[in-house]
Amino acid sequence: MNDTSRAYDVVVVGAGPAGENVADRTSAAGLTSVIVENELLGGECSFWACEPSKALLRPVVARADARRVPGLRRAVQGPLDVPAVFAHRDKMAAYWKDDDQVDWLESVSVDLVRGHGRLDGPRQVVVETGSGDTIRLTARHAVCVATGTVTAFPDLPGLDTVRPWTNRDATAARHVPDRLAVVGGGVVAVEMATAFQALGSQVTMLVRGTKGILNRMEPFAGEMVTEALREAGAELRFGTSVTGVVRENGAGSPVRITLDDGQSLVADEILFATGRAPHTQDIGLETVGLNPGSWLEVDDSFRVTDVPDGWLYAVGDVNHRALMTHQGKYQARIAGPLIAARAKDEPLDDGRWGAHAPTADSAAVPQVVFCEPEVTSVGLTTQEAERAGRRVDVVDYDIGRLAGAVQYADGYSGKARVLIDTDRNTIVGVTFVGPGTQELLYSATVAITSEMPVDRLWHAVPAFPTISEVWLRILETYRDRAAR
Ligand SMILES: Cc1cc2nc3c(=O)[nH]c(=O)nc-3n(C[C@H](O)[C@H](O)[C@H](O)COP(=O)(O)OP(=O)(O)OC[C@H]3O[C@@H](n4cnc5c(N)ncnc54)[C@H](O)[C@@H]3O)c2cc1C
Ligand SMILES: NC(=O)c1ccc[n+]([C@@H]2O[C@H](COP(=O)([O-])OP(=O)(O)OC[C@H]3O[C@@H](n4cnc5c(N)ncnc54)[C@H](O)[C@@H]3O)[C@@H](O)[C@H]2O)c1
Repeated sequence: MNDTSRAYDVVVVGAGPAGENVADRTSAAGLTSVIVENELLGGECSFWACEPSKALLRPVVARADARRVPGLRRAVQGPLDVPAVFAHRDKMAAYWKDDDQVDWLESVSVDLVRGHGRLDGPRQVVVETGSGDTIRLTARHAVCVATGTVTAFPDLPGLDTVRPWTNRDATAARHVPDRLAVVGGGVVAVEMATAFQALGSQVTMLVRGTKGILNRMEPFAGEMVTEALREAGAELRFGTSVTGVVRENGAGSPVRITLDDGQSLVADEILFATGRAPHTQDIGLETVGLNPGSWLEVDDSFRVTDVPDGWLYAVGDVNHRALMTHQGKYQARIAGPLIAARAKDEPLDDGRWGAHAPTADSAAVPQVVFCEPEVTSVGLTTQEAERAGRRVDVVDYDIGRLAGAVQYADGYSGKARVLIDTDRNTIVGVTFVGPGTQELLYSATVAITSEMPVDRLWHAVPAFPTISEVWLRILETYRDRAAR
C-alpha cells in the first residue's frame, strides 16, 4: 500500500457532466486542476440516465410520429425491433466505457485520479484507489463536490430482498419484463413507462398523489401524457402507495406488490422512480462540520453555505438547485471562472445575468420530457407565478390548429401556454406539449433570458408552415384579448 500527496489549485470530486465542466473551466483559466472519479467519467447522465434513456425513447416517439403521417402509417404498424433498440442504446451509452472522456480530460489538461474521494478537513481530499493506495490531494484554492445523486428509495419492508430496479437497471436493461410496475409519477417514471410499454412490457404506474403525473409542470402536461400512456396500453393508478414487496417464490420469481388500499398486483420487475438522494453519504462531510447524506446548500457563487472560509463549492445535482445535466453544466461554466477570479483576486461580475451569476437557475430552467407527446417547459408555471406573487397574463393556444402542426401530423394534438409578466411586458414561463415541440424550447429560453419585450417579439417572424408559428398565434391571442 502506497500513500502519496499532491497539491493542486482545484480538486473536483465526481466526474459527471457538472464535475467535468468545472474542472475544464478552472484549467482553462490557468489553475492546476484534478478530478476524482470512482466509476466512469461522464457520470450518471452518460451511462445510466440521459443518453441511454433517450436512445430507448427515440424509436418510440419516431414511430408514434410516423403513425400519424398519412401514407406512412401502414409502414410502421409493427412492433419495435427490441434487439436493435438495445444495440443502439449500448452505442449511445458508449458501451459503458469512458475512453473518450479520458482522452478529452487529457486534452484540457485536467489530471485524473480514479478512486473514492472523501473530504478530510478543510481543503483536503483523500482518495482510496482500487488498488488500495491512498492519495491525499490538497487544494490551494477550492474543492468542488460534484458527486450527483442516487435513487431515493422509500422505507419499505422487504425492499432489499426483491432486487428492485433503479434507473440503472431500466436504462441498461438486457430484457423487457412482461409486466413492469413503475413507482412514481415524475420524469423518470414517465419516460421509462413510455419506453417499456412500447418495447413490449405491460406497464402499471403506481402514483402516490392524486394530482397525477408530472405534477411540477402545468397540469395539462400530465393530463395529456396520462391519456397517451393509457392509449398505449399502460395502466396508471393514482392516489396509491406501495406498502410492501415480496418475491413469493424467491429470487427470479414475480414480485407481489401490496398497496395501501388493501389491493395487490404482481409484476416481473418493479422500478423505483421515486426521486433522488444526494450522493454524499460517504464523502467525509462530517470532517467539515456537515451531515453525511445531506444536500449541499450553496449560495449564488456555489460556495457551500455552512462551511467557513469559502473553499468548498458544490455544482450539479448535489446542490439540489436544478437536477438536470444542462443546468449542472451551466453551473459549472459559471463556477469555474468564478473560482479562478477569486483565486486571482479579480472582481466578480455577479449582478443579474453577469458572467459569474447563475441567474438562469432561478429564471429559466429548460426541460424536455422525452415522452409521447413531448413536454417542454422553461421558466415559471402558472402556479409558481401565483406563489411568487407575479402579475401574469396566461395565454393558451391549441397547437393542433396551426398549419405547421397539421403538416407535421394528421390529427395533431398539442397545447401551448405562455406567461406574460404584465408589469414588465416580458415572457416569464412557457410550456409546450405536443409532438416535435422539443426544438422550440430554445426559442422560449432565449425569449425569457433576453427579457425581450413582447412588442419586439412581433418582429421575430416564424416560417410558414412550421409549428413555431405558435409564437405568432400566442401574440395574436394576447393582442386580441387586450383589445377587447
Ligand atoms: C433516468 C434518468 C434520465 C435522465 N435524463 C435526463 C435528460 O434527458 N436530460 C437532463 O438534462 N437530465 C437528465 N437526467 C438528470 C441527469 O442525469 C443529472 O442531472 C446529471 O447526471 C447530474 O450530473 P452531475 O454531474 O451533477 O452528477 P452525476 O451525473 O451523478 O455524476 C456524479 C459523478 O460523481 C461520481 N462520484 C460520486 N461520489 C464519488 C466519490 N466519493 N468519489 C469519486 N467520485 C464520486 C459518480 O461516480 C459520478 O460519476 C436524468 C436522470 C435520470 C435518473
Ligand atoms: N428529460 C429530463 O430532463 C429528465 C429525465 C429524467 C430525470 N430528470 C431529472 O432527474 C430528477 C429525478 O427524476 P425522478 O423522476 O426520479 O424524480 P422526481 O422528483 O421528478 O419524481 C419523483 C416521483 O416519485 C414520487 N415519490 C417520491 N417518493 C415516493 C414514495 N415514497 N412512494 C411513491 N412515490 C414517491 C413523487 O411523488 C414523484 O412523482 C428530476 O429532477 C428530473 O428533472 C430529467
